[in-house]
Amino acid sequence: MEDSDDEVPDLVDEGGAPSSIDAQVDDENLPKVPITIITVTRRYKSAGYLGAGKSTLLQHILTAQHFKKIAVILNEFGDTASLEKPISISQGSTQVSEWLNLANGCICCSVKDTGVAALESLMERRGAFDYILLETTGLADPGNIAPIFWLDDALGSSIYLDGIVTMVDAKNLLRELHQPVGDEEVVDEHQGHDHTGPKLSVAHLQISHADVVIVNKTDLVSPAELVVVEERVRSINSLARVHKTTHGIVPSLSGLVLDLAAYSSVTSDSLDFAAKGHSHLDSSIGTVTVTLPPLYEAGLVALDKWLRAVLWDSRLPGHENITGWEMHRTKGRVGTTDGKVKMLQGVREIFDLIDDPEGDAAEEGSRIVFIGKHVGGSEIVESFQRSLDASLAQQSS
Ligand SMILES: Nc1nc2c(ncn2[C@@H]2O[C@H](COP(=O)(O)OP(=O)(O)OP(=O)(O)O)[C@@H](O)[C@H]2O)c(=O)[nH]1
Repeated sequence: MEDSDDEVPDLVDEGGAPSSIDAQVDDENLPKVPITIITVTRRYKSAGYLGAGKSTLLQHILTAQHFKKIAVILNEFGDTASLEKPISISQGSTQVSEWLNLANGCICCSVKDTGVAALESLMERRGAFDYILLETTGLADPGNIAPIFWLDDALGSSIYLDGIVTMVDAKNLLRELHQPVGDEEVVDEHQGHDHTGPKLSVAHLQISHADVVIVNKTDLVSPAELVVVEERVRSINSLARVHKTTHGIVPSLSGLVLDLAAYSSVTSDSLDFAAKGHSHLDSSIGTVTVTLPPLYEAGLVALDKWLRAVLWDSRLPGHENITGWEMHRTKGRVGTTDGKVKMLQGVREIFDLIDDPEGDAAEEGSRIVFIGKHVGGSEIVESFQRSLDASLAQQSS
């Protein structure tokens, strides 16, 4: 994006009189605020490509009349051109955050480092906004950010993760997925994970964790090229909703950027879609669906134990020779023999099995979708079945 005054959002209230966002809301019973994390795949470093269009999308959100009060946290000082220039301020050599009301009701914040500090300071102004958008840097691994909202008591009590949106560049995605090992933007180590086998690019990580993938710059590729890009995205993550845009213009923010409910519900439709859609175009990462019988109590215990082995220990019971497990996203609906349904939600090693009061096990099958590295379908099914059989045999002996 060219840096021009014309593109600066219409900022109001640049200090001086206290603004509405300064109002402290002293009400501990306020509902939790949803947050969407926006990531963008990074341009191929040596080719000097332009970005995928994150600033263009944010510009749209910050200036469109959508009648929502969104707090937008920008995470790259000075990197998203015109949006940040008016609000970046320094004290000595340190850049600090600044909050501004925008003309369309949004508020905007820019911070230098991690978004967590910004979120904490944002929540002091709770009540002035009803949604948070957190933009992450191009190198961010969303799998490190998402669990914070489950694990951090302070943030988790006031904010809930609504979903992760990844924007990709239709023109450059395939190259980004093939960045050679040794390129500085290839993730070859992140803590606590075994990285044997094919290395993942940052783009792989960002797509595999996404609940929505926005394929932007569709005007720069042919229809045939676009089909290939879309198939590739779906082969990495069959659960995500994929939407194609030009200049980041989404037809509606709701369902594509906001109100995703990706962590609070698991729909049968999304699991069915994932089960149909997985191809194996990508050798390093993919989606696998496991179907299960309705489970007795002992089966649920076995499922929990098995998930701990797979997600916590990166170990597939019964297939200990397979290493390099790295689960990124887990979702499922699990029926029980008494007719109830539990929803399974997981990101990396964190997972939760919660009741779905609306669910009816008699009307739907049980299935779990895994997205991750080294995910092999038959071994997973066999491993879980073996764990289930062992627990049932133990119970009846
Ligand atoms: N042809 C075309 N150009 C686009 C589209 N979306 C954005 N652009 C242009 O691509 C360039 C980069 O867009 P940005 O929105 O700045 O991308 P970004 O992801 O924020 O990039 P960084 O700021 O480097 O992180 C700008 O010149 C945009 O005008 C699109 O759909 N089609």
